[in-house]
Amino acid sequence: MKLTALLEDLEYTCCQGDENAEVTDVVYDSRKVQKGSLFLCIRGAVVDGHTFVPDVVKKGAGVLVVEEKVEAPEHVTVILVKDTRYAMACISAAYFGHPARRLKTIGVTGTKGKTTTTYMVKSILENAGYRVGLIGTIEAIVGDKVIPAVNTTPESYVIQKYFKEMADAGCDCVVMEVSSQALMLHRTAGFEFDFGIFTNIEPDHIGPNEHRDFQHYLECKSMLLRQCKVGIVNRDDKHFEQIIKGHTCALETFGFSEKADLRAEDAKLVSGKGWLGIDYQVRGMMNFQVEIDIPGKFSIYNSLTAIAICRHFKVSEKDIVNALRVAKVKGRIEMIKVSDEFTLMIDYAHNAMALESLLTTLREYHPHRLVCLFGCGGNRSKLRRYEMGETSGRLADLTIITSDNPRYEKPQAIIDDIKVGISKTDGKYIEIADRKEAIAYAIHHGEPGDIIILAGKGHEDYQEIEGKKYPMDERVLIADILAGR
Ligand SMILES: CC(=O)N[C@H]1[C@@H](OP(=O)(O)OP(=O)(O)OC[C@H]2O[C@@H](n3ccc(=O)[nH]c3=O)[C@H](O)[C@@H]2O)O[C@H](CO)[C@@H](O)[C@@H]1O[C@H](C)C(=O)N[C@@H](C)C(=O)N[C@H](CCC(=O)O)C(=O)O
Ligand SMILES: Nc1ncnc2c1ncn2[C@@H]1O[C@H](COP(=O)(O)OP(=O)(O)OP(=O)(O)O)[C@@H](O)[C@H]1O
Repeated sequence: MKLTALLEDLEYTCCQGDENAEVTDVVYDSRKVQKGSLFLCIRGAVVDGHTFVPDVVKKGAGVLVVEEKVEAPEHVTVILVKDTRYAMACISAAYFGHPARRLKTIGVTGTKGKTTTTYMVKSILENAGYRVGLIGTIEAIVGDKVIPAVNTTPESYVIQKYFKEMADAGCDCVVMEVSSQALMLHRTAGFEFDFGIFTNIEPDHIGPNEHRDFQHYLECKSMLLRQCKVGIVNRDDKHFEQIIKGHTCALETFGFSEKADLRAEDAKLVSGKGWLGIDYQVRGMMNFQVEIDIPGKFSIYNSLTAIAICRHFKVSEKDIVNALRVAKVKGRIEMIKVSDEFTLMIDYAHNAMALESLLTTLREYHPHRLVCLFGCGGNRSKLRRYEMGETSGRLADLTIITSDNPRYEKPQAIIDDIKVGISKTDGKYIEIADRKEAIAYAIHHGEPGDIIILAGKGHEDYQEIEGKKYPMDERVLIADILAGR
């Protein structure tokens, strides 16, 4: 491919060499460079890609894309740009033939609800006959292929590669999670989303290598509304005005607010034998009733968001209702039927904020007891242990403290830290270090009307102990327990 074709959407200076050079492939990891590669020098959190220039030149790289002048032999073309991450997005889009132009692209950002919403959208659109690709925290679904995820939003090169594979596999659209990191690091540059969704925002991801403060986090997330044609935003979010500041897209809103274009009204929390759900009326741009077997007020927001998106795909009200009735998201308030007497669910809540929102919403169902089982990861901040302990102690009637990826730490040491948090409350607790035994205890001691939450693992299917990942899927553990194994 000609270099000029790859640079068509970029401002750059050609410092040396030939702008018409032939490029064999586009690479941002020196270990993958071959003869004729275009190598992008990315300044990372760990290492500066510019330091690999001598190495990649030796391997035969023909073009270097850089943010600062570098020493290179005359036959190597050097392209200077302001930001190599942004350049990577544009070059990758051109390299893969602008695959986003062959797809309807839906990007979902927000502190909470991204994963849940993307799966709901996929479920509704597929039920209506669309072929849908997905990119998110759990996995990427590219045609028939499922690829486990490393990041919520992969590097721009990977996004463009997945888009091409999706379009080639006959997908009509892609729904993807867009993290604030991704927006900040231009992973989703190089194309314009057809729809940009903003679920909500609360302080999160603030710290080294993430965002310096809440304002920065909000500004990065809001960038999505300058990278999409239609923005769909939560009208109830208390930061609404700041979120939409500077948007360049057409705007639609959803929420409970009378000002929202698509509204939820007459919301009810409903429950039956061993299950919980929600029921509400959609009003405004559409009018119909929704019933979903996924609990919690936030499920109203997530489903309303999904409806607001799918409205643009001309999905009938009947198809939306039917798809939502059966929608399930792995490890996101996923109910597992073990009894007619009480409700058991698996949820990914693995920090105090998520646990607080989960337990608060489940309290609204007035359970006989709210039982919360969780552990905390080893070799990670102890703060989370104290905070989760305190949250569960305050909001659950019984906490079962157990293990969750102890890594190199002793499970009991982590449990002791969690107890420090719980002891600030008068919450009751028991400790059972072995997670399977802890789950068995929860099931065997379930009382009528209880809601039991297995928190923290969600979709994960392993337990990390002393540097090794051991298979451990809570669905399998539950089946084994029920079968007496
Ligand atoms: C801070 C950050 O964004 N890190 C990501 C990034 O690493 P980095 O750019 O810092 O890479 P680096 O290791 O310093 O290397 C710099 C450059 O040198 C290259 N290199 C490196 C070594 C070498 O021998 N040769 C070489 O050429 C690298 O390929 C890279 O291009 O590029 C890596 C590969 O593309 C990512 O896996 C990695 O994400 C890590 C795993 C991560 O956890 N990132 C977090 C902050 C993140 O992105 N989180 C968000 C938010 C989640 C949420 O909202 O819930 C997400 O989207 O996942
Ligand atoms: N709209 C929402 N508002 C508040 N909490 C939510 C919402 N949706 C889901 N949750 C809670 O947060 C947890 C994470 O939800 P989800 O994975 O959909 O969000 P996410 O934005 O992808 O988050 P993360 O980036 O942490 O994976 C759920 O298991 C649930 O407990």
